[in-house]
Amino acid sequence: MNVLKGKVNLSLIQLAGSLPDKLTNLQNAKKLIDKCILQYPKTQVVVLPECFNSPYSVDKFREYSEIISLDEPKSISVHSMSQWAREHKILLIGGSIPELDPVDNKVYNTSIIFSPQGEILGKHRKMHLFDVDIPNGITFKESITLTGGSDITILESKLPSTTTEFKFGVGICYDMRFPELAMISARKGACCMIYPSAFNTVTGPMHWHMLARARSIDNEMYTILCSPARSADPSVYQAYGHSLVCSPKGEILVEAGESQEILNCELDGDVIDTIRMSIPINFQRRFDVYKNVAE
Ligand SMILES: O=C(O)CCC(=O)C(=O)O
Repeated sequence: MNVLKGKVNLSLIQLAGSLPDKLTNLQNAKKLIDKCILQYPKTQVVVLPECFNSPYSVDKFREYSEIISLDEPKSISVHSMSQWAREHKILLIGGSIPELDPVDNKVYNTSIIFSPQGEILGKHRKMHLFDVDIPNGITFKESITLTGGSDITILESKLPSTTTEFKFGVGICYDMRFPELAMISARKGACCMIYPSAFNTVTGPMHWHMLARARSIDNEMYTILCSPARSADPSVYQAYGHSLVCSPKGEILVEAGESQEILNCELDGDVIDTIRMSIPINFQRRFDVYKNVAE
């Protein structure tokens, strides 16, 4: 089964940690996207990090939230991303922003995906909220102000200026710890999982690379993690950085350091085919034995 017929040229933008001024965050993102396209003009897909328009702080999410609609003039991040995608004719995985749902009045941590025409192709609401308490490490409770989404997000789009179909799954940060999302996406034909993320300096060194490699090896697919850069201000959330792309064999193909940085990488359908033919775990699964893992 060939899930990707051809190649995808993808760039990740490890943006500087978000500042309190939303407009400054948006201007920085735009500046880096422009730079990315100058540096890597073959880029077809651009990925941004989690919560790139707002400080990563539970007491700020509602204040920075936007209604996800191009009909809502106040949603400046949504309009900006749509314009960036259109201007550069890229498929834009818009990191994530806090989303206000005007119907239930709840706030979600949501990634919006834009077509090269600037239309909203789909969105993923972070399903698994980052609620942890690690002694002498980090305590964080997103669920104080956020609500988890309930949909698995698998999208498909033609790559800009080609006839190549690109099918991909989207999760956000803590979602990557739950292997089911990647497995379901792979079984439905996605060639990669894309996780806009913002790990921290405690769990980043512990698990970031291993989780990327595990999701890739489990499913013989690409795994893409895009983080904000580490902040120079020690009083704010310290993102881990180290954005990366992991191959279907579990090799880290490109990796950022801790500063603001642009990465570029090619995803190749033949690499997926080759590993899946040589180690055919997909066909060797024993769903006759473990039909329902939730039992
Ligand atoms: O899973 C982790 O260790 C970090 C997750 C996280 O930072 C997040 O979901 O925002």
